[in-house]
Amino acid sequence: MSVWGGPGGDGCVSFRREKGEPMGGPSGGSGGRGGHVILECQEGINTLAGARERVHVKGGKGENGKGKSLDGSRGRDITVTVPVGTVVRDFDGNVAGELTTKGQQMVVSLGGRGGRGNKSFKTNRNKAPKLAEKGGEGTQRWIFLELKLVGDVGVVGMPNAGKSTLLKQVTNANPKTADYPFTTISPNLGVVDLEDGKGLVLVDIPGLIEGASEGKGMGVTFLRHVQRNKVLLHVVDGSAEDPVGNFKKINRELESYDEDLGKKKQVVCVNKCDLFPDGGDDIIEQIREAAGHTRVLKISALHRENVKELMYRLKQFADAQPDVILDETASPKVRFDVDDLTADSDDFKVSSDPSYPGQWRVEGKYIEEVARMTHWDYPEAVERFSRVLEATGVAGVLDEMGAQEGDLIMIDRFDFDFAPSKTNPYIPIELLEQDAEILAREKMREEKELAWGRGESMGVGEEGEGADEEEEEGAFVMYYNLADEDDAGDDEDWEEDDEEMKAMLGDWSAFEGKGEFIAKEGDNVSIL
Ligand SMILES: Nc1nc2c(ncn2[C@@H]2O[C@H](COP(=O)(O)OP(=O)(O)OP(=O)(O)O)[C@@H](O)[C@H]2O)c(=O)[nH]1
Ligand SMILES: [Mg+2]
Repeated sequence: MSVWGGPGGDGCVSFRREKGEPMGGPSGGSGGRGGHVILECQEGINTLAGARERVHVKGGKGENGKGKSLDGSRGRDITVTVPVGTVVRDFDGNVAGELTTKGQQMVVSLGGRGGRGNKSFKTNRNKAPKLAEKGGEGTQRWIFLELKLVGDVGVVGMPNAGKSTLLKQVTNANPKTADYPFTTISPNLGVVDLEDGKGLVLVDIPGLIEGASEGKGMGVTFLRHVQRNKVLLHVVDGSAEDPVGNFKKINRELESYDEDLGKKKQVVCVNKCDLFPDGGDDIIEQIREAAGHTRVLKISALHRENVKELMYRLKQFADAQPDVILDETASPKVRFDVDDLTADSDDFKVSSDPSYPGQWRVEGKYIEEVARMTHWDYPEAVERFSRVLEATGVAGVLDEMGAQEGDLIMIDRFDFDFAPSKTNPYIPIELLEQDAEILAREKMREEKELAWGRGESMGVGEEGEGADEEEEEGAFVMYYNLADEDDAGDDEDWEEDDEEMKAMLGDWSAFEGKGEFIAKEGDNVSIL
């Protein structure tokens, strides 16, 4: 299933303009976060069929930020319901986790972060920032869902031993049974209703043969279903040529598939005793010896002989065993709920291919995400990006590795001309700290939002921003929002002041298109 977090809304650049207060501060709100894709565990579903119908699942887009310090609302989260026992893996098969209880959720793809509006970029040095970020892209990935049936008892044994017959006799399930091997081709789940109330859940899987753990027969693909069971019920066909040998073979297969599975406690039943009414004691004895325990019972599944007795004992024994937590799912290898911007900013790699001199590729989650969120139409944003390159050390490393002015630098899908750090007019050290602070604040806001319910517009404003803010001297007035002009264009008196404003700001027509920002030859562009 391809899951795709919704894109975050763009941040907005606007400045407060009110009657009698022409010199307002920056008031561009931040874009809302894109919607997540979430898996939710629900009881009453037994297959992944519902989830499998959906190949592409995409979260909603976050709303763009607006003027008047209005933040955009969050994009809609999309929830996909899955059955209890769903294991989630990434494309490479690494486990991300398992959903085991009703209502449990797992975020499998994060929506993109909302771009910050210009009010977020206000610093003492720059009280009228003319930049905003684009919304981040949601993460897109393929995930694989796999169902591990959750039962108390896993039924194992050779093909044709009578496993499904037993399940049919004692539970509400009605699996196919027949006198040939591999009658069962997919796992069956049945509940045994015992008089004392709580049922016992049996999982019947296709029969195993020698070499099953290496892929022979068809049982091995189903062994994962019984890994979680507390107890195994090992069904041996007592009428077979070599019941004890079969018993040992199956145990060897279990062991070589998974060590823990080999060690799992078993109850053994020697089936088809109607075919050897007076015999079988020596088989029982030998199996007890081979197994090293005495939980071995003679039954006839077909004639329900000793079957009730077996179920009671099984239940008692299973109840006494602890729940099984699989190692694999207890310590997931991958996490899907981690944001690129929370990645370590120092973690990047610069590489070059000798056959393409003068070209450099910079890879790193953090720097790539910053590049994607940079609004290249705003010169201040471009400048800021070059400062991020300095602050993260990328520019330094490029310099050390011998990158020359004018070399091509590639980050994600963006290309830049390299302008060595020395020529950069200033390197604000506090830049990353400031970023970290803003991110921490956003994280708090997000947590609050999650706690209050998903997908709602919270309209949370920045502290200290808003109408009661002091007027700032030197800040100039303009309203301009590339991302979402209509939304925020309701500030008063704008029309009349239009010409005046343009005169004040100079020629800003270069910013007006929504297309790419293209630097001309001779432009003063750092790094870009
Ligand atoms: N006589 C006798 N036959 C039995 C007994 N239990 C099962 N059988 C027969 O054995 C055959 C195989 O039974 P199944 O329940 O399909 O065996 P299975 O272990 O589920 O086999 P696979 O699904 O192929 O692994 C059927 O023909 C059953 O009727 C029993 O107690 N006595
Ligand atoms: Mg069967």
